[in-house]
Amino acid sequence: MSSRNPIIAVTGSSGAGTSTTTESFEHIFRSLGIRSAQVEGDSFHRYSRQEMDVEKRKAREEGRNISYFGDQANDFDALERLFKDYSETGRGKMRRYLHTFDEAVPYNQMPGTFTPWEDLGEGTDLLFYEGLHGGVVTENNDVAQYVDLLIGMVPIVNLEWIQKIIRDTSQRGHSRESVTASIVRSMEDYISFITPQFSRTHINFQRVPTVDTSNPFSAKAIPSSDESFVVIRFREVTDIDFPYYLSMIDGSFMSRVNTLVVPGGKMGLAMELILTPFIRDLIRKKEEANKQLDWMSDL
Ligand SMILES: Nc1ncnc2c1ncn2[C@@H]1O[C@H](COP(=O)(O)OP(=O)(O)OP(=O)(O)O)[C@@H](O)[C@H]1O
Ligand SMILES: O=C(CO)[C@H](O)[C@H](O)COP(=O)(O)O
Repeated sequence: MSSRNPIIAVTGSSGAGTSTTTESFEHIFRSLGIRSAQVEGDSFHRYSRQEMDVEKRKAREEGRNISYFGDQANDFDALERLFKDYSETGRGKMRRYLHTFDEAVPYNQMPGTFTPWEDLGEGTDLLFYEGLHGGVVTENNDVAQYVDLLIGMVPIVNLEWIQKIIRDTSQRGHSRESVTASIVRSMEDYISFITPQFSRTHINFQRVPTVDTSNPFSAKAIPSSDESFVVIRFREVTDIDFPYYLSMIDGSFMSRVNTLVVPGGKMGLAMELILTPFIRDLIRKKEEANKQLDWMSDL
């Protein structure tokens, strides 16, 4: 954690909706006049799509699994280094993993490849990460220690799989069978690396459908916002003004003392109402830390 160079991370599994919710953050940043350095978690994959296919084959032959959720296929050292560097200096290195032709063409590259590493951070107020591993802790790495505001984006698992299957087949050119196989292959890493993060988060947003999702592998469409509720759980956060949220968000209610439930269509509004004060506070602390530093260097 760093007062001078704060880091916000939205962490969630593949298809959870971390990219989709980035819009709400961009809106908050715009309204508070914040310049953010944005980083996608998939940039920290170790392998290009072609290389990963080779790794998957090798793993199968050796009777083990490899998945995008685990440490074999992701460079947690590089992710931890970025968070450490940014928190200490306000700078770091990033690249992008290009999923689709639309993303790859501007770089004159193929889908499933990485852009070159580039510098990031110059002139920014904070680092914003969205992806798989913003709160990861392993024997060798502790990424979570550098994050000032850690948010979990966690649809219930059937919905998460529907979102992944429909997105990967409609936008990323994968077959339903190959996406299903990747869900099966990822299960151990999902439990070891992905879910433990949601006990480290400050706030989790969990989308829960109100339509039947009992066979996610045959679903034809993603349940819409209006066909869902969002369960919002606050951990170790004091001074939460629940009465204010309940009065501002039509149809919301409390299900536990630390848990607010809002209609799915109100998720964007809820995120802005809840997160704006936290983000404003991070920026206030940053300004105070900078003032203190200026004052000390004047001595
Ligand atoms: N609140 C929501 N309501 C309806 N659809 C949603 C919602 N959130 C996400 N989706 C849909 O789910 C799919 C996956 O979302 P998104 O691409 O944001 O996931 P992601 O977490 O960024 O995945 P990855 O890390 O694999 O890129 C998309 O098709 C998106 O439109
Ligand atoms: O979203 C993912 C992980 O978060 C993808 O599964 C991963 O990035 C690989 O992508 P692709 O299958 O398009 O090469």
